[in-house]
Amino acid sequence: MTDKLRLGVNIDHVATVRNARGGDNPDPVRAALMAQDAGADGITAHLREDRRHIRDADIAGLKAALRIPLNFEMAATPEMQRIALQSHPHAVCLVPEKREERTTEGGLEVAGQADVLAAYIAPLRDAGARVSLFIAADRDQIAASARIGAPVIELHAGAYADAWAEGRWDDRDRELARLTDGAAYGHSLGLEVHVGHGLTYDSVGPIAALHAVRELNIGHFLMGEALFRGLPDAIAEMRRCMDEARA
Ligand SMILES: CC(=O)[C@@H](O)[C@H](O)COP(=O)(O)O
Ligand SMILES: NCC(=O)COP(=O)(O)O
Repeated sequence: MTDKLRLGVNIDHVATVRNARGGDNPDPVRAALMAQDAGADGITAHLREDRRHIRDADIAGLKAALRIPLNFEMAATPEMQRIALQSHPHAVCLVPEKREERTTEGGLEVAGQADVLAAYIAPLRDAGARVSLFIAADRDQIAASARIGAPVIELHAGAYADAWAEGRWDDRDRELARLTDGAAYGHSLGLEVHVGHGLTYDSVGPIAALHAVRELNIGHFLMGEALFRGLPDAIAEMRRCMDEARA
């Protein structure tokens, strides 16, 4: 296994700011190109069914402009499958969505709908997309992901990140243990393991140190930091935190 830990930069919240006023500014594609120049290994964008941030035209624009991989996050709906098949992203990450949630609250239920998801991902795989499932660090969900033939899982780091942010150290340690076990278990089943959601300069280190993990996807925190230090510097500092923990 190569030990390179990739950084995927999620640009959803550039679109959140744009949509607050309508119009075209700030442009998520411009942010993605800047992230690419700053050393991002991939760009992640979540086309929510309600289009609250990323829009269809952003996906097309990202696909046309980027030379690094595009990770297209989406709900497992017929509409999104059609868009993914039209836009040919490098990767498709299936995410559970609820209209009323502020952000993704939990992991995709894979074990309970394995046959449905196996049929859903088949055309995406046939079209050459690397299919990833955004799941909780739960052995049943991980095993089911491997069984249905998804090559990649992304473990939801939200509970870990929240516990860190709120200073709930016992919860943080328990969540880190779950992510550690989930990453090792996924890797042992031959899955490529990614982790994402809510990670910051403080919380990224223990996750970056997990050698079973190949990619981190980080967005909201980086876009906030970019307001203060600029996007290239915000990304460079995240890269530095990751490399320091990985060494
Ligand atoms: C799947 C995931 O955790 C995020 O990448 C996702 O994009 C979160 O959704 P919002 O960006 O809408 O918070
Ligand atoms: N899949 C997680 C992701 O892309 C970024 O999540 P966040 O850092 O915006 O919470």
